[in-house]
Amino acid sequence: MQLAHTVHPGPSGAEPVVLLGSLGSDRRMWDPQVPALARMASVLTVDVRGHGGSPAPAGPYRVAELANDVLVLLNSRGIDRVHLVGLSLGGAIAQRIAIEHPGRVRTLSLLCTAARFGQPAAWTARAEAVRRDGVAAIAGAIAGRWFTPEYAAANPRVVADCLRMIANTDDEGYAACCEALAQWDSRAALSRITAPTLVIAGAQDPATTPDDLRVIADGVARARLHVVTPAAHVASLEQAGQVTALIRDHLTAPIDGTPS
Ligand SMILES: O=C(O)CC1=CCC(=O)O1
Repeated sequence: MQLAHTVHPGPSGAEPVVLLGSLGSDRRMWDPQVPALARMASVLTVDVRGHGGSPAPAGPYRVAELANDVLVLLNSRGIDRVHLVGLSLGGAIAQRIAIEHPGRVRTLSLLCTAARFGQPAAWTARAEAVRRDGVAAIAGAIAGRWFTPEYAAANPRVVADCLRMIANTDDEGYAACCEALAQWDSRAALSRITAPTLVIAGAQDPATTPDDLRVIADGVARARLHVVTPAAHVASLEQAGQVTALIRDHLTAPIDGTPS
């Protein structure tokens, strides 16, 4: 499978930065981060299987397959080692790559994600609802978790763009990724991550809480947790400047596990 992606050229010599987004997003969700990161290295923004312009074969999917899709893309471009950044579902995919292929990850940045995304039954129920009614039917509820109420009230155009992005996600692709999240549990494997790891939580995130991110930071040897506020699930949009600076600094001088 060839994933849809965009290459944002940057200085040669540095390992590329790969950005993987959340359930219901496409690669445009990284627009606020790309200009600053592309000053340091080439940046690949990638549509996860079932999302954006990528193929959406019938599910269920597993995170292992989604991770393999990304490796196939990197191999096809002759890229060996990367700075890997993932938010939410993208963070699960990034964890999987870092666990199974540590040599391919120069640094890891895990945003608003989890080692386990709550109860599997909630995800299979969401998959069933989406196959029955379509993603558009739940887009409002999902976007309601992406931003704090104050940010949403002050930024109606950002919220409207995100609603459209979620609603345009392929129904089967979205449902099959919900099933991947239902199965995801990296808790016993976090100690296999060797990359210097930046962990970012949104203080007001109701989906992947600061406690969820603390589990990751505690389980990975060379990790440090930053809680940004105010921010809900998509902290990379709500606190774009702060999150971009944290990622940029991590690429320049990787965190090495000293608690903040
Ligand atoms: O859609 C949600 O409820 C939040 C979320 C969990 C995993 C993901 O990618 O988004």
